[in-house]
Amino acid sequence: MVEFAFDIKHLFPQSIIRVQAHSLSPNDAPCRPYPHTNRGQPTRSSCRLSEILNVMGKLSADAQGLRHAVTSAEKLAPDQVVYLMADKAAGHWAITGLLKVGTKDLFVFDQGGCYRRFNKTPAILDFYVHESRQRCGQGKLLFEWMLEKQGWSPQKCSVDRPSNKMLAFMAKHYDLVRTIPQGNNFVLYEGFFDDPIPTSKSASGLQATGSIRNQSQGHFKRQEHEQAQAGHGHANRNTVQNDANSGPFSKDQKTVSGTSLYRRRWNSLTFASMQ
Ligand SMILES: CC(=O)SCCNC(=O)CCNC(=O)[C@H](O)C(C)(C)COP(=O)(O)OP(=O)(O)OC[C@H]1O[C@@H](n2cnc3c(N)ncnc32)[C@H](O)[C@@H]1OP(=O)(O)O
Repeated sequence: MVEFAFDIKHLFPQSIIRVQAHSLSPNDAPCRPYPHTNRGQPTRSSCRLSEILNVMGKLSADAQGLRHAVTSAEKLAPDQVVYLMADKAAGHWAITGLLKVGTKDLFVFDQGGCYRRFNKTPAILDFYVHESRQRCGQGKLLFEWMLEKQGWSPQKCSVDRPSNKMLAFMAKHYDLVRTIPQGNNFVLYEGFFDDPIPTSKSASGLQATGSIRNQSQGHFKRQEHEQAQAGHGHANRNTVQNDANSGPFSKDQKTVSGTSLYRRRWNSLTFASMQ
């Protein structure tokens, strides 16, 4: 659990809170101690939330072997949400987990290999439960809370460069094992395309942008990228080298289509998300 020098209890009317950019103070401006003073300054609560986000973002990056944090107060976009989880299992309130989500406009391949554009695809961007609380159901609790608040279903979520622990998590809790190969860093699961009109609040705007056929490309691009990058000493979520990827996972992970034939044609194109 992650403890702070200040009391976090007042920030957590319940064990999981939803944080958006407007409730943060990403800059180092001094905080106003009381709500009624210095109206131009950020409130103490927003400063503290920002500090929590920065610390948890850093811990998450460390756990995944990333050089740069995916989550920080400064980087949080207006359309992104961070769910923070805390409890007082240790006798006082401490932060136990973080889950950052948002929507992405993605070019994706469906199961038939058609290349499509999906706007506002639900995206899991950063997920971390403190080491002292992992594998105790805390991650599931946080994820379920997020799904409910966002109005999302797990199979409609894209996952940004999942670690092996994340893949194992999705397999265990949601039976999501079979992935649809993509050329970007997002993993889509079988079921993503089942309903052509997404039922979630946020996943809307399917637009087929072409009928270019392609056989497949493994989502293990991340690992490929890791290997490619390893020699360059570059670390980001594509280059996880530590225990984030060293769990027992690997058992049944499958891709829906076959092996990769796409590179010849597609390596020269940009598959990354549009944002
Ligand atoms: C988009 C992204 O953010 S990808 C990055 C995901 N984050 C990380 O890899 C950071 C380090 N890992 C974590 O913080 C956590 O393990 C999380 C967030 C992935 C899951 O949180 P937890 O509280 O452990 O999840 P929860 O207890 O609900 O579920 C446990 C399941 O998750 C998976 N899992 C959790 N830890 C591990 C591990 N060390 N090795 C393999 N699988 C693991 C397993 O499926 C596990 O079930 P099992 O114990 O029966 O094997």
